Formats: sequence, structure tokens, C-alpha cells
Amino acid sequence: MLQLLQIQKSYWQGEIEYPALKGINLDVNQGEMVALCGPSGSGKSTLLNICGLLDHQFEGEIRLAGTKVEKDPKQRMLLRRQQLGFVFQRFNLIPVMTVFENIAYPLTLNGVHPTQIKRRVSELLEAVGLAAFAQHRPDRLSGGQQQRVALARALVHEPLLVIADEPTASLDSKTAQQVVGLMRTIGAQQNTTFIIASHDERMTQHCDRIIHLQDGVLQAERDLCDSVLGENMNKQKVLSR
Ligand SMILES: Nc1ncnc2c1ncn2[C@@H]1O[C@H](COP(=O)(O)OP(=O)(O)OP(=O)(O)O)[C@@H](O)[C@H]1O
Repeated sequence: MLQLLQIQKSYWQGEIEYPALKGINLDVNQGEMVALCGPSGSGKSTLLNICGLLDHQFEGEIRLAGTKVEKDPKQRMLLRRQQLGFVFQRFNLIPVMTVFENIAYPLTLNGVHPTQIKRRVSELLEAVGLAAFAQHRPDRLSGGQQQRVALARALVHEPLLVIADEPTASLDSKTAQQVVGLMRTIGAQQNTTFIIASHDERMTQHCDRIIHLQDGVLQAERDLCDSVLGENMNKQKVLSR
């Protein structure tokens, strides 16, 4: 579903080159949930930005559902709107919009008819257990509730791919579990593919596969989601694909 072919990316400061990604090849299947691990500075954010079609300044090729993604900004913007969803550690909801309006936002951008928007957002509100909060502003909600809104927003337009950056890092155990459970359940219903940067065992243990970045290089897939920072050494069964 998502293919990365020889992705290379450097940052430049004056004439000095800082290579961040050094030839990444990756093939992610439709409906697969992939955890991206790696120590600070290994290139996770850089890779997520490229997979999320937010950055086009790199070498190599991305294929989404078999089609090469061109560098044309307009095409990338349309693909992002229609085929991608995003979940962030700090939720990134729009504070002046209600919960309903936040979830509806991708559909509004895509020009979906208001009747359909109402039906689809209501479905998602039920699915994430927040129907009673539809007219609330995000600042009236707990962190876990806000992340469930963010998840509903990421999935409402049935994207092919959701990019998530440490989606459970700000949540307590119970709410982290709820969010992971919803990602798995709604993701499976929609056959959504997820790429999730995470060190959180509560998240990674539910992923189908863990890939590990180190110094801009994808390590062989491994059964330990460790980190040079000495975080939990987390025994992990990797489903071979
Ligand atoms: N704008 C920038 N200019 C120069 N170097 C950068 C820039 N952004 C990132 N880098 C460098 O690129 C490398 C990869 O950074 P990146 O942010 O992708 O890592 P990361 O794994 O997401 O780190 P963290 O877990 O700390 O967020 C690092 O060496 C970083 O210092």
C-alpha cells in the first residue's frame, strides 16, 4: 500500500550537510499497523513527514496504493486531504471549533454534503464514545477524550493511511488503552494502514510490526523495541510478513 524506495534526506546549514535519512526502503501492506521506533535524532520525524506527504525535499520515490506520488504541491495536498489522516501527541484540535466541527473538518475540506457529514460524524462520535460531547469545545475535554476526537478526525474520511506521532505518550494507562483499542477496531473496520512513531509499549505491543531507525538507516526488523535511551526493553512478537 505504501512503498518507500531509496528515500534520502539531508538538512543543510550553509554548506554543511546533515544526512537525516540514508536510503530507506519500506513496504507497508494495506491494513497493517507499523510502529516506528528509534532513539532521539534517528530520523523518525523526518520519515513521518515524508510518509505524510508534508515534505517533498528528498531523494527517492514514494508510492501510495501503487501510484507514484509526484512532487507537485497541489497533488500532494489533495492526496493528504483525501487519503491521509494525522494523529499527534498533543492532539492538535482546533480550539475555536466544537468537537463535532473538529471531526467534520476533513469532510468539509473535501466538499462532502452536510447531510453526509452529519451522518458520518455522528457515527464516529458514537464509535469513540463521545456523542454527548459533540457541541463541547476541546478545552472542556480530558486528554484522553481529546485524543479520541483527534482519532475520529483522522479516520472520518476513511483515509488509506494514518500517520501518528507518539499518540499515547501524553495519556495515562487507561486512556492510552482506550485509544489503542479504538485505533485497532476502527482501523480494522476501515482497513486503514497506520505508521506510528512510538516508544510506548502500550502502543507498540498492539502493532503488527515494529521497524527500527538508527542514524537514518532502517535496521533489520527486530523483536525488541529498545532505545539507546535505555527505555523499557520490551519483548515483542513480530508478525512476519
Ligand atoms: N531543520 C533541521 N536542520 C538541521 N538538522 C535537522 C533539522 N531537523 C532535524 N535535523 C537533524 O536530522 C536528524 C533527524 O532528526 P529527526 O527530528 O527526524 O529525529 P527524531 O528521531 O524524530 O528525533 P526525536 O525523537 O528527538 O524527535 C537529527 O540529527 C536532527 O538533528
